[in-house]
Amino acid sequence: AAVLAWTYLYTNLRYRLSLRHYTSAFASTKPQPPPHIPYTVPFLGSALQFLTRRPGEYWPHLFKTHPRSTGACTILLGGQTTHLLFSPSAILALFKARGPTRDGFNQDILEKCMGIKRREALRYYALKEGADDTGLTPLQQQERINDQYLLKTSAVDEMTSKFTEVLRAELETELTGGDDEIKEVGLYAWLQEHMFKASTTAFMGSRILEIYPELREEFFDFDRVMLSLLMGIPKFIIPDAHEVRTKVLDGMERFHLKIDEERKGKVVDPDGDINWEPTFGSRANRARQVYYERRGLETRTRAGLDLGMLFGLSSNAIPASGWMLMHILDPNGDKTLLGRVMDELVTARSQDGSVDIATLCALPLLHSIFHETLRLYVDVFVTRQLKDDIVVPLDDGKRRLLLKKSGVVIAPSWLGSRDETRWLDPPPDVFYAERFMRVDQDTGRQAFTTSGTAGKFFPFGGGKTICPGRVFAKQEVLGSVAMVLLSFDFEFVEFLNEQGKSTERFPGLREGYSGSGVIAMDGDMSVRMRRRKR
Ligand code: HEM
Repeated sequence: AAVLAWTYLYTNLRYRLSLRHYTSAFASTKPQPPPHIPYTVPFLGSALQFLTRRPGEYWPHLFKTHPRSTGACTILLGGQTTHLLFSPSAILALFKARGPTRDGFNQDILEKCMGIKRREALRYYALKEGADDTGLTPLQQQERINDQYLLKTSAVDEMTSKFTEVLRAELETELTGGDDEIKEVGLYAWLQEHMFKASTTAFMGSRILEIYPELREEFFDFDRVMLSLLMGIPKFIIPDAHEVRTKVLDGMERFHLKIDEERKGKVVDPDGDINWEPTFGSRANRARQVYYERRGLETRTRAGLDLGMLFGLSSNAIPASGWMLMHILDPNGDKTLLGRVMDELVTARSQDGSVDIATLCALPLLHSIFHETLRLYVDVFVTRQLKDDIVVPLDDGKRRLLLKKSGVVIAPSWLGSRDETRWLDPPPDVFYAERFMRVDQDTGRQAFTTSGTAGKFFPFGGGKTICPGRVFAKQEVLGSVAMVLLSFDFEFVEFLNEQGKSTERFPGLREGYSGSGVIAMDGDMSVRMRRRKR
């Protein structure tokens, strides 16, 4: 009790003094460290309050005692000094700084979430190794994979084209009995099944689902527990989470062993003429497999790394498409929205019934809805490790923050995306399809814009480690929403809660730790669907 009382008194006093100093006139001449939030339990610090199971719940709790106008604070999280930034100027400066990295966080994800041994994770990243016979260091090889195969326009176009081809074939298997056939489905559950097949096949090839047909179900079980694993909660407290991970890793490993038996490690050249092939799919995935081989990684490690990639691929774009479709079809939302979206979508339909992705990507209302979906439902902690001290500006243009080396910095997307001073009329917790549209002064027409959102809206992170899948993600989401709406008519039946029972309300945010990306929904929308007449 004495230790707790002393810790409480000491950290409170420290906070009061630092806050006074931080907000004084003196602070405008010398960079100041952020005020350190008081706590009672040594080492644990603010961990219990911070790790809430409801997205966004920590912030009102924090701002009850700590003024938001400070733009930042420091908390202790299980022994780790962690700076939380909520000043847009400071966040932008963090993204621009060359020093801060994701290295420690990436290493944690591989070990704690994907169950990869430390030795193997270090061998994968090999951050300190020099160039090998490719002339590049391992780090440069990883960067090249992202630049060449995930971000280059030609590579993204190839992946999107395979994705839409598979999704189209999937959608064609539905309602084949003629115009009058009707089917009742949970919209999100239905979409998830088809999108998962299309995105996994486009990126990873078709063999993985043949060898491991339970992948979708077992992956989404893993997706639910991923953050509890990242928090490092011991196995005896969350045995189910560990079991779920073992199951999915066993399946992914089975795939690798089978392929190895068939092909003896041969991977179709990612730089050759072949865009996509069944065993490893896209150029991006083939380049990853070549890298695994060069690094001499164990099969179990390869399974874990593929699971990590599958997480990037499926855990955000699929729920984002679900939220988008549900808002467009929401019977309690704007009654004109579906009609206006359809007016845009038909302009992107080609003669053969496919959709033209370039046209889709230029549709202002569709784009605005996509961004509004990301604003409302992405909840990420963009995390960086400080190897040196850095100084970043605060919004008043006078004061500066000093962030000391060896700390971790988190820029939480939630605060900027739901800032009541930025997102007005309607307020930030309301879905507003036209939120990212303005009248273009030259043409007088509605145009899509993100102006004025820098440092407040960063669903894909920022700086040199910004999400490398963002271009593909956008095409995948817009393509899916368009293909689904152009193929079927939907009639609302009822909302469903997490147990699949009828409920009055539009699905909300599913309970779970904050910070991992697009928040899953805690229900679904039951719809009657029929094939759409052209
Ligand atoms: C709506 C969809 C998506 C969202 C909101 C999203 C968001 C993010 C965010 C916030 C990060 C961390 C960036 C940072 O630290 O600055 C990230 C990293 C990453 N994302 Fe995405 N992502 C999406 C889709 C995708 C897709 C489709 C792929 C794969 C094709 C992908 C692959 C990755 C990878 C590999 C990383 C790790 C990069 C690294 O370690 O440097 N993401 N994503």
